[in-house]
Amino acid sequence: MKKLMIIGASGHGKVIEDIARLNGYQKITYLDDRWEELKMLGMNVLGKCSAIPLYINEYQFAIGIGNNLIRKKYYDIIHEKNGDMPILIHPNAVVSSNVKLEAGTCVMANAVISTGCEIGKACVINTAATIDHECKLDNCVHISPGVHLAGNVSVGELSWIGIGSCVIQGIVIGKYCIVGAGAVVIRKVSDNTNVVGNPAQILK
Ligand SMILES: CC(=O)SCCNC(=O)CCNC(=O)[C@H](O)C(C)(C)COP(=O)(O)OP(=O)(O)OC[C@H]1O[C@@H](n2cnc3c(N)ncnc32)[C@H](O)[C@@H]1OP(=O)(O)O
Repeated sequence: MKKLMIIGASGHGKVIEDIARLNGYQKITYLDDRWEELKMLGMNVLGKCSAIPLYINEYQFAIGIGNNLIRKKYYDIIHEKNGDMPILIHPNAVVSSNVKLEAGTCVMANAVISTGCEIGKACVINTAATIDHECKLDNCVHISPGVHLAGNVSVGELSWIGIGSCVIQGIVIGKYCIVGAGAVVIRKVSDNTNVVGNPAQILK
């Protein structure tokens, strides 16, 4: 039986549960630091996130947390204990056959990932985002719903590309960046920089 433990039982975790069911997982449970409250509400939460080691051999793991830094924290804990983090892809996503995806990455419904892309570990490619040819995403990147990355865009680790934004071809977005909702990125974004607007400008 395919068994999945989802870390984090909020909205993002529930979306992952849906995808896991569509991928044939029969037993899906959660760990969440608010476990007592969530259990009272009827959710199948077995304990706090600190209980990960208890389940490391019995379950595969997915991290249902949109925040990049917190997702990375749990990725590192599970990885260090040799836990298994599958790549989860919604059956209605379109992923080219030569895309490279790494452990713990989740691709939501109606996302499109085009030929030659390389997507790192524990990334989120959220609902209806499109990532065109030969983009490179480093670890723990979150591409929010409805984002469009044109061809040959690269995104550094732990960067968050906000809902509905778009990035023209060949742009480099550094590490630890935030691209605000609806932004249109037409120039390089340096590490540790937040940008918003059309054309995207540095948020001071
Ligand atoms: C399934 C899911 O739910 S996935 C989640 C999807 N969610 C997102 O993508 C959210 C992306 N987040 C944003 O766009 C946020 O507004 C951020 C991160 C860019 C900025 O957030 P904060 O740091 O809290 O900024 P704050 O709200 O204080 O705004 C600061 C200034 O920037 C402006 N600003 C903030 N966001 C934007 C934006 N997206 N576009 C243009 N201007 C913006 C504000 O109007 C404000 O301007 P002012 O100082 O002239 O009043």
